Amino acid sequence: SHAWGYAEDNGPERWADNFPIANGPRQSPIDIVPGDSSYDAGLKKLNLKYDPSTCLDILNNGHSFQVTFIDDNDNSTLTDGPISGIYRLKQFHFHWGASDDKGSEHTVAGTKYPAELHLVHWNTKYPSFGEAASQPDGLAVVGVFLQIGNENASLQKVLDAFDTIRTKGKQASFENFNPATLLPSCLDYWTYDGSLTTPPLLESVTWIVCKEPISVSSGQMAKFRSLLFSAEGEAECCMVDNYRPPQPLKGRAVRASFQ
Ligand SMILES: NS(=O)(=O)c1c(F)cccc1F
Ligand SMILES: [Zn+2]
Repeated sequence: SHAWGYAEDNGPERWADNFPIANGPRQSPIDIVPGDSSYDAGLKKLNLKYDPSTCLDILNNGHSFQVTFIDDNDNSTLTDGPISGIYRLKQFHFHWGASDDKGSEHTVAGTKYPAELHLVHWNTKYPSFGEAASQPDGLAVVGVFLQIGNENASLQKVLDAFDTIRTKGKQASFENFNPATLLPSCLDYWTYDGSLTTPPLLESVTWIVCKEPISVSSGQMAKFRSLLFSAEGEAECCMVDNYRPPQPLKGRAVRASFQ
């Protein structure tokens, strides 16, 4: 089977073996060069409306951990911004490093952040997330950088659930969490056409990367690193460096919602 991961023998440099789209024209993440982005006055403000009662559970999927939402109604949605129509929140997850000097997927003029949050939404013009994920306008992912600073109380609620999902495949109920509490105060963003940053690397994502990071303390980053890639009973392998490096821009435009 594919068994992709982030190690030397199954990591990002090997993904093209089983997923040739890895070398496609609209791959993610990218290095965002603010000076090369173009301000687009036609871009709307992001409209994120999340209902905490749609929060369902938290899962260690062996690549990251994700908090999954009930998406059979329009209670938690993304509208406006660079997209048209209604996109429903499906899940959020993170990518992070083994140390505070790396971990984000997108970079800003070469700067790496210690972690990056992804809020994954799918276009309701399609019947399901799975269907949408194979369409060029199927998904919209909001990316938020984490930078070392004050402890983040909202994030701590998520980290407090880690003891229940330490190993691959573990899932626990996680309810009444409002992901809006993880957003920065300023929602200025860059946007470009890209892909999933993990296999199957589908080129179906409108990326929306917030300019302003949120805070995370060094101790909280250590908690991220207490999760395991490995399943219970397997040799323990710390879940760290689960990020894909920036990919070639291949002529794509990066637009800014701000001047
Ligand atoms: N990293 S990412 O946000 O592109 C992403 C998705 F959108 C969907 C599934 C997995 C995943 F990793
Ligand atoms: Zn991601």
